[in-house]
Amino acid sequence: MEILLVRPDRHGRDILSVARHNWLQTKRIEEADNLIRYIHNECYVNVGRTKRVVHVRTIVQQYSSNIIRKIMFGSRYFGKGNANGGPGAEEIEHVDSLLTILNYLYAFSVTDYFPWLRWITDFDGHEKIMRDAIRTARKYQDRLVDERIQQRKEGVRVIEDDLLDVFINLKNPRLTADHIKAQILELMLATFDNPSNGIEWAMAEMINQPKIIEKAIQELDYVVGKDRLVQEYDIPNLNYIKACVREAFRLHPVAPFNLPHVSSVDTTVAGYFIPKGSHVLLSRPGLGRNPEVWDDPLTYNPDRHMKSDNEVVLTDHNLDMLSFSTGRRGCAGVLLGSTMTIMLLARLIQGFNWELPSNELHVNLKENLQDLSKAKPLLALAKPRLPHQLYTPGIRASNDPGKNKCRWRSKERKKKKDSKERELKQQV
Ligand code: HEM
Repeated sequence: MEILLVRPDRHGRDILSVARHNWLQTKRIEEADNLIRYIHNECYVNVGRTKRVVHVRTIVQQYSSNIIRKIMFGSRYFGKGNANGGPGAEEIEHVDSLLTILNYLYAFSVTDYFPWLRWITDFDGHEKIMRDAIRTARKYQDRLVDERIQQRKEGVRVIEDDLLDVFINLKNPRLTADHIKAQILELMLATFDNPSNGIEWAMAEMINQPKIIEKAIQELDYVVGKDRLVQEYDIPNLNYIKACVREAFRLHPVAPFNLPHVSSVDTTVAGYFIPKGSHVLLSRPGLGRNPEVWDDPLTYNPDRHMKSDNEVVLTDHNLDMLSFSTGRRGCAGVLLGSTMTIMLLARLIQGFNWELPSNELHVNLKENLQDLSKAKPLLALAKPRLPHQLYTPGIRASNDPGKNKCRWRSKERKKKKDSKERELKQQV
């Protein structure tokens, strides 16, 4: 991370700058469009649209991994993909390997504390599992890095169109192929679990409390309406949607502890002396569910974040909850992480009515005690709630401000094309 995430406070450049974030917007939107198109296709049976049971976990995980693959490599798919917008076999294997790596990254391993045991045996078997999973993920990713480096060397590719191009072009510091591959794997992991885990939980909690869904829909209908899709420029006006995401991060963090840190000096925090060299682990539920800070901490209640007139944000630098953490080692992808997570929930809620499958009375909110994910993947009935044409790529409603941009661009393109044709005719 150190080399790649050259933040202003370190190496003076920032791979995840606001300018780059804006530059990558089209790719993110393509994935947000793909998300609802895919669910919509699932709901389309014979000639009509109907309610269909959706495996929410798969959908949110694929959305998160699609986004990072798209902004990193320019494509959602490693292979041929899937005509209906869903994952192909390669993407399923890739996501499975990321999940395994993340599980074991956070797992307690005896050899982390007694490293000499590694010379005797892979004590708890974690090392082999990790190596296998990393090999699988890299089997797909590394090939693309090698190919791209070659294309740029040969001059076959000169444009900068995705983050891989940016990495290869970095000059200070210049990255080797091995560095790029390692950094890409870390970014894949960093982007993947928080948005998907947070939104699966948010959906589960919201389906159990339909009033919360109603309120979220009201906000979306008021801010966006029903004849265009919610876009990233709507985010500042979607405080309730953001409160729903923030509440999911508070109550359902992605793992029991933050990534381990080591204290570099003797220090005292809240009256506790922490000697230099200590492993410091922050308990995420300990913070987010602390009854001294939060009223009724185990209840999912987005309104608790709506108290002031301020815009709701997902960060919490006071560490009353741990979403992106804070300080020098805090999350380097706050803007991308916030944008993709908010858009995920906003699109799901705007695009579909959600209910429980008929054989269930309420969503079972039991958590997996190891990683705090939902113990059982969320299954829910989705029914499209917007006009049919909005789910189809390329067709946008007449009052979508984005559409005028496209129209303006296509007019410009047509003008250029016409004048080129005129020139050609004159030459003939
Ligand atoms: C909702 C989404 C996300 C959440 C909630 C989140 C949260 C976090 C947290 C809690 C940490 C650990 C901070 C610490 O140890 O103190 C972290 C680290 C990090 N995150 Fe994120 N993250 C998200 C998305 C992303 C994305 C999209 C990226 C980049 C593409 C990213 C890149 C990183 C990096 C590079 C670090 C390590 C920073 C360092 O150690 O210097 N994260 N994130």
